[in-house]
Amino acid sequence: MLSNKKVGFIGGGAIAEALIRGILNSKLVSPTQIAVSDISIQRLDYLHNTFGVITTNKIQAVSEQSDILFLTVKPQVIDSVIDSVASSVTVKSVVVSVAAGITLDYLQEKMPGIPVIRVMPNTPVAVGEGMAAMALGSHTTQEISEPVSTILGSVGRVVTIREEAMDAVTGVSGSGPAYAFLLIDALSDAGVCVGLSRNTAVLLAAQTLLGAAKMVLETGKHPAELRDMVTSPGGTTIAGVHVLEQKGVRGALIDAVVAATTRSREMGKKS
Ligand SMILES: NC(=O)C1=CN([C@@H]2O[C@H](COP(=O)(O)OP(=O)(O)OC[C@H]3O[C@@H](n4cnc5c(N)ncnc54)[C@H](O)[C@@H]3O)[C@@H](O)[C@H]2O)C=CC1
Ligand SMILES: O=C(O)[C@@H]1CCC=N1
Repeated sequence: MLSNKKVGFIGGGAIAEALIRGILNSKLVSPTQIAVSDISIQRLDYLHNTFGVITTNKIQAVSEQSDILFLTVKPQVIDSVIDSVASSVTVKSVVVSVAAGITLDYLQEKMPGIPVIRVMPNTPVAVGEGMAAMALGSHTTQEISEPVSTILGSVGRVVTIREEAMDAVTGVSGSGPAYAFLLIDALSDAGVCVGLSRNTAVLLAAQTLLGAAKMVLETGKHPAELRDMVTSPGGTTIAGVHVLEQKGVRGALIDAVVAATTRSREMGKKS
């Protein structure tokens, strides 16, 4: 339990909600240690009623109280919140930006002397299976970053990377859950197409992706080796894999990640 830390969120949208849900489930902090600011009163009411967290529409009321302050607004609006944050956050706090494309240089220039961390999480933090990558700013020591690692580690896996890799991380694991949901949805449609009920098809598709992912992580084997273990000579799997390769699914996934990475770079151009 991070018993003596206050955790703030500027922006109470999708990723803030996922982080709050995951952190509270992990029991690392209690609801009254979390404060959220948003311009939407509906979002604030929803977050307060759902999680019991403290909510306010005043950014400074959150930033001046937080030991760990997550900036969870869109990159397009970060300019409009950062001046309020910079004038109220204390040097004893650490500011954690999850905004795609927004660089450490930009954050450090706007908040001189404040320790900052750039993080790319993903929505499965909500169920304790998130993937987050973090890059530390130049004023951020390991000691300062530790509570942030602890928070991210309580809701999934966390790696520290060099900042140059952050756009690529955004393309693979930040946006990645959307590709996985698309695959599950498509596999479910396929199941319905061959006669399964929708509920059964969704269960089969989701559990299959979960099991396959777990095998990769737990065996340490190359995914291609695990795929070979499913693929009996002259059997069903190679017939299916043949179609996926013919239709260019591998190339489409690579193109998707390259496009998302490029978009993340574009979004960071202003800094
Ligand atoms: N959704 C995701 O899976 C991930 C999102 N991110 C990053 O998280 C950030 C937020 O993304 P989402 O949660 O998806 O967006 P969202 O649109 O769901 O949430 C943004 C929230 O910020 C609020 N907001 C807008 N202007 C504000 C202001 N001036 N002061 C306070 N709050 C304000 C909005 O009302 C909204 O509730 C983005 O920078 C994105 O790059 C990073 C990783 C994953
Ligand atoms: O779509 C986006 O821009 C954000 C960043 C990674 C996931 N969602």
